Amino acid sequence: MARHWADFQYEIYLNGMSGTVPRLPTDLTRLEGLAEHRLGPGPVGYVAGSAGDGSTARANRAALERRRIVPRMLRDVHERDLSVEVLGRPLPAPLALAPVGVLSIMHPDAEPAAARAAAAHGVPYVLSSASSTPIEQVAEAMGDAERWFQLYWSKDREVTRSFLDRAKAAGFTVLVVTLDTPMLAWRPRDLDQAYLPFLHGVGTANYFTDPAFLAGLAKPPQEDPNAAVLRFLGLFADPGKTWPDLAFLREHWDGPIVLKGILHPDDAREAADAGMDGVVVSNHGGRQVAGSVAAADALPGVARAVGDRLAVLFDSGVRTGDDVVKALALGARAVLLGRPYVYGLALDGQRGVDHVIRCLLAELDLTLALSGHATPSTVGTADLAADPG
Ligand SMILES: Cc1cc2nc3c(=O)[nH]c(=O)nc-3n(C[C@H](O)[C@H](O)[C@H](O)COP(=O)(O)O)c2cc1C
Ligand SMILES: CCCCC(=O)C(=O)O
Repeated sequence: MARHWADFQYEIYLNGMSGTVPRLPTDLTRLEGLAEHRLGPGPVGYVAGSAGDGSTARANRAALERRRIVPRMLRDVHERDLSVEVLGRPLPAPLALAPVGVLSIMHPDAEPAAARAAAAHGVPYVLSSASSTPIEQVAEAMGDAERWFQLYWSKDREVTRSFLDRAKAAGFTVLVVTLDTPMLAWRPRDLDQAYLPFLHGVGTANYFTDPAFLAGLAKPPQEDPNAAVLRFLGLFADPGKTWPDLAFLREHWDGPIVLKGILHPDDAREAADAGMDGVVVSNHGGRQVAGSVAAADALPGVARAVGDRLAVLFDSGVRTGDDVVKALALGARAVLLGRPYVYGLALDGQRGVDHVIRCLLAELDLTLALSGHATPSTVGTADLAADPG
């Protein structure tokens, strides 16, 4: 019998008979509560928190929960294959790990641990520019796995160029450009605790080791950390960028470019017209625009507008296997998983991320099969009950 992701289920039961139960819950929505107890209020507030009163983050979950799958019976789902092609690359499942910066506030093994866990399953890991480990070191941890790099598009052209060169040299092939964070939003949970990781020297490793960044400092970061952090905060992103600026990135990156943070169909069309290869429909997990449309509600419009021209990816609110099925039905080719793997890392390092990936893919495999699908490619709008609105 072919191995399926769902087999993890029996592994858990069989291990249980010899006295070994999973170290973490298999319902991934429970991880946040556990991480809350494990971590200090600053770090967990930073990860769990969002913009404004949190309504966008809640809306992301509500938009997925509101949609319901209508399972079909007597379809042959004995042999299943979760693999999909995204940006010309074969992926073992419609899943990648979302770029999340500053992971050392969660666990000392930080980004390399998450990257290794993803690489072990062939799941792409999207490395954040705001990582707490330099690009080159994370690349080393990834073996020959597929490498995607997320760019915060700096105000300083030389820093941007240097990041692109470093990522290319380290073997990254897909560039994910995050557009929804030209500045940090109003995040009350962090403001009330006056907690920002960058002020604690976290999330700046790529900048503090970058020749173009260092060239703009009077003294090295070790000698004057405050000046270095201020330079980082002043240039990590650029609220002045507009669509024509994308030509610079197209010129300096050979592989696929994906724009992250697209919610409007017209922006998706602009992306296609600008020669981009994909979009991530995302509201940054509700961390940027308080009151923004839920990402899942924006997904069908974007998919209709550009689904035949661009790879449409999705994040913001994915917690379970059925969320992935719903995202596929709403027009996504694959999803990015955010907070759950970060909590897995916080609770058990690389093993925790491995657990999260295995649980999510097992649940996805089972939900697809029990809904009548042997592959993600047969999922469509007809699999969802009419949206009650
Ligand atoms: C702590 C934290 C840090 C993040 N850092 C980045 C980042 O550096 N770059 C980026 O593009 N997105 C970043 N994101 C957003 C994620 O890539 C993703 O869009 C979001 O987590 C999806 O929402 P969800 O986790 O609620 O599913 C971050 C999210 C969190 C929670
Ligand atoms: C400079 C911002 C990087 C982290 C980030 O994207 C987030 O906190 O959401």
